Amino acid sequence: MHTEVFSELFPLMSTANPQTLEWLLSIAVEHEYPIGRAVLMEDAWGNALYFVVSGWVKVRRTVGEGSSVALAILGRGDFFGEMAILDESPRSTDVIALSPVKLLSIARERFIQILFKDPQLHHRMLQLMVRRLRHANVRLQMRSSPPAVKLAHTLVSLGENYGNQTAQGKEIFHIPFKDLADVTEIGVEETTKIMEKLHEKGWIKIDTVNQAIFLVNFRQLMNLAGKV
Ligand SMILES: Nc1ncnc2c1ncn2[C@@H]1O[C@@H]2COP(=O)(O)O[C@H]2[C@H]1O
Repeated sequence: MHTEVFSELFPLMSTANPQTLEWLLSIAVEHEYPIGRAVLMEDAWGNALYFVVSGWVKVRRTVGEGSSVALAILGRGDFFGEMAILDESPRSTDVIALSPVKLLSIARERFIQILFKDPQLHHRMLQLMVRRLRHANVRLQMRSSPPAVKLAHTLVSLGENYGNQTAQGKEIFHIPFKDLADVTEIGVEETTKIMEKLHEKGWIKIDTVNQAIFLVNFRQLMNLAGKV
């Protein structure tokens, strides 16, 4: 990967200086995981930061015996694994491949070393971590919203963060309804029902052949999510 691609693809790298980019790329390790594989395990000790080059992962935390909640879906351009390397504690959650994924990892000591050398990178990382905290707060606030509003909010966030603009609307990966339900904190049946309704209204198009969801009427979805 070229340094320009590295800084364009990853918001975390957008303000890093050229030497930082070059050095990080020279030490980055490539990984590929098949669908369903755990990339990180909650409570395990971790010593690397990961970047998502392609595909999707689910951030999942155990709650009580045998059940879990999905906290986020991360995709191309995101990073994860910063928490354990910054506070030197075990991994806070599982991270599971929702599709085949390609990742880059940077060893903890190397990354910490560069944070001290590149204040722009340091600041950018803080900004992105604050953004995650804001999202977590919005999720808490959304808890009391009707299921359709919550689901529209999830779809709009995925579209804003990862959507490819196409003639048919914003295209996102066909996330299994179970995972969509999980991350929205509503039931699978309810999710299926609402997705079908949105499909009937023509606001979304579900393309199972190409594993894609098209957010055809993004404006209406934003309206429903209370974002405009
Ligand atoms: N609420 C969240 N939203 C997005 N990513 C998260 C959230 N909670 C944990 N993560 C990521 O999941 C990772 C699991 O390993 P770490 O605790 O090292 O670092 C964690 C974060 O990068």
